[in-house]
Amino acid sequence: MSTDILVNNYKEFGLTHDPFERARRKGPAQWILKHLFYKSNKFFIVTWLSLVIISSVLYSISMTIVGETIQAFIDGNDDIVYLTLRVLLFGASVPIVDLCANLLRETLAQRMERDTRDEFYVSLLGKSLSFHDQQKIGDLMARSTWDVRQLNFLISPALTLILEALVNSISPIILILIKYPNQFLIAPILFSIVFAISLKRYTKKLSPVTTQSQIEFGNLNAILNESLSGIEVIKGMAQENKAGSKYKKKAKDYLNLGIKEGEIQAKYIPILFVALTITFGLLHGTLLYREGLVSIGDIIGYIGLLMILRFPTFISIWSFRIVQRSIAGARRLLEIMNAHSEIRENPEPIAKKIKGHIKFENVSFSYPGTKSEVLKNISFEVLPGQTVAIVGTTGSGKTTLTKLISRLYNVSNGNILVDNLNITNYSLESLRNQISYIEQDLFLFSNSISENIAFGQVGSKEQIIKAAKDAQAYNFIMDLPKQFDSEIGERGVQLSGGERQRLAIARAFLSDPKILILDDSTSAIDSATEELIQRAISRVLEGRTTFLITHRLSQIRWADLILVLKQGHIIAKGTHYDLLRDCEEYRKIFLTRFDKTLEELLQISKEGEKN
Ligand SMILES: Nc1ncnc2c1ncn2[C@@H]1O[C@H](COP(=O)(O)OP(=O)(O)OP(=O)(O)O)[C@@H](O)[C@H]1O
Repeated sequence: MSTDILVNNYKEFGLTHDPFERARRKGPAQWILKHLFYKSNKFFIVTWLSLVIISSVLYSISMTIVGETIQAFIDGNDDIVYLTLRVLLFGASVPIVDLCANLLRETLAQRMERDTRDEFYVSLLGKSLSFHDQQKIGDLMARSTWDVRQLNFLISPALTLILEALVNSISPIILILIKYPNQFLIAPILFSIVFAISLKRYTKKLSPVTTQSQIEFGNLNAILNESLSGIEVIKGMAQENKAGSKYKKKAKDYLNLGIKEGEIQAKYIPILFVALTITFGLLHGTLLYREGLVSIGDIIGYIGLLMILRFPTFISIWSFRIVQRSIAGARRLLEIMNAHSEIRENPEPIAKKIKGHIKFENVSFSYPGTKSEVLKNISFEVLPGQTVAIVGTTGSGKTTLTKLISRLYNVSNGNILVDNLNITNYSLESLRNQISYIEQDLFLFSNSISENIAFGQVGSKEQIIKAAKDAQAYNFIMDLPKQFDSEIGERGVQLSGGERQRLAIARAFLSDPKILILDDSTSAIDSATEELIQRAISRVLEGRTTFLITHRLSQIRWADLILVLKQGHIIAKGTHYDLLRDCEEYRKIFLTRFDKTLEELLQISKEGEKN
């Protein structure tokens, strides 16, 4: 993983390397332990565990002291003040120690949740696009919320309870061993054996159900996310009932797994067995008393100690269920974090300013997980500052071709060179920072207009305003209620396609890339807006190597090179004039699109060349 882009992301979080890489590969338990003992967490966990042990021991001792005190009263000891103070001292020390332990536990639990969530998020940012193509967003959200939360619950309360339970089970047995006749050990030892066997069976049965339950929760979230993202389509096609029943079905699957967990819990025997142990202990104590081997105080102290077993027994149902959930959660997080990332940083990455010379050498490409080639043997060359237009039928591979330039996907075969250097030699950051995409369906973040224009760049207010003006976006921005500070909502829903596109152009002006990719193929806008956009586009292209995916005659006729794609092949390349004259497929595109004859189109393009 050291060569992964994840390393760069780690730097954002102030870390120079990924400290959990090895632990992640080893499995959930090792990964959790690594987090628990990472840096200052070590102090929290060691102090907390010590306090839990101290508290439990103090509690057990206070039980025997109660027994001794009652016996002392029976024996006629009238030093009430001393006896009461002794009970009080032990009784009061327990909550004080608990208070400190709880504070440490909560801090540790919150840190665990924060650190694992950060790690998961960083890992997601580092994954390749092909990885994200295959994920369901709702499921990833469930993992980063619900599954991460389970790791908090693992510490608070699960580990606390387990530890307390462990100490609470061991310390009474030790005290019985020290203070009372050995016969008293029969009941707790029998109980411990049954308890250990039942617990093992319980966790074994629970584990697959808990894991499945978390998977179903992820699926449920995926459906919810998909429905909300596609709410316009669902409503537009009156599919609310169908979407509702799909969700209900998944919700029922999730519910059934919850019930199944409950069933397994209900069959947990130790709860019954602890009651039997206490009854047996009482009977046993009475018999020993009759034989004069123990006193009444001994029996009270002994029963008090046996009663302590009730807590660990009862609580083990919940605590081990939480442990199972945490491990299932950790496994689900690791499944994503350990997944192979297609795009890996070069071990010796080059970061340099590029001029914009691009060469494709026999490039073929299939999307990961698919067999058919989307691009086949693509070769062409563009000089710095030139414009390449890509035309072709829908699905012919135009967008895919442009995505390969910034290594959003790796080529399957062949090479892409930028300034005569294979793009795999560049650092991803350096390469991608010098390439800008302008698309009408630009994803806008739920921030202000300024922040969306400056996205990832450091730009002063003046520079942002200038970029907006150059992109012909200034006027519509000034018409918004808070102008540049207007929040544009998730996915920029309050803006039209044309407005979003101009924001993308403004972003490109600000980032000043050497390579520009303009996906204009979906544009369907009125002529006034079109003119504004054209003006902006022609300015933003200046001095940059540009790829245009467009069928706009006004843009195409200026292109230095046009690639005609068909089913992943370049079937022709050349200038607009050459292609109109020589390429049947190309001619068809324009003759059907514009109400003009071939002669008229040739005339227009000749004029374009003259200008
Ligand atoms: N993420 C993906 N995973 C798998 N296949 C994909 C993916 N994206 C696109 N494709 C497939 O690759 C082919 C080329 O798609 P691409 O979007 O590059 O075509 P295009 O020429 O830009 O189409 P359009 O003009 O409709 O935008 C299509 O068959 C498409 O289904």
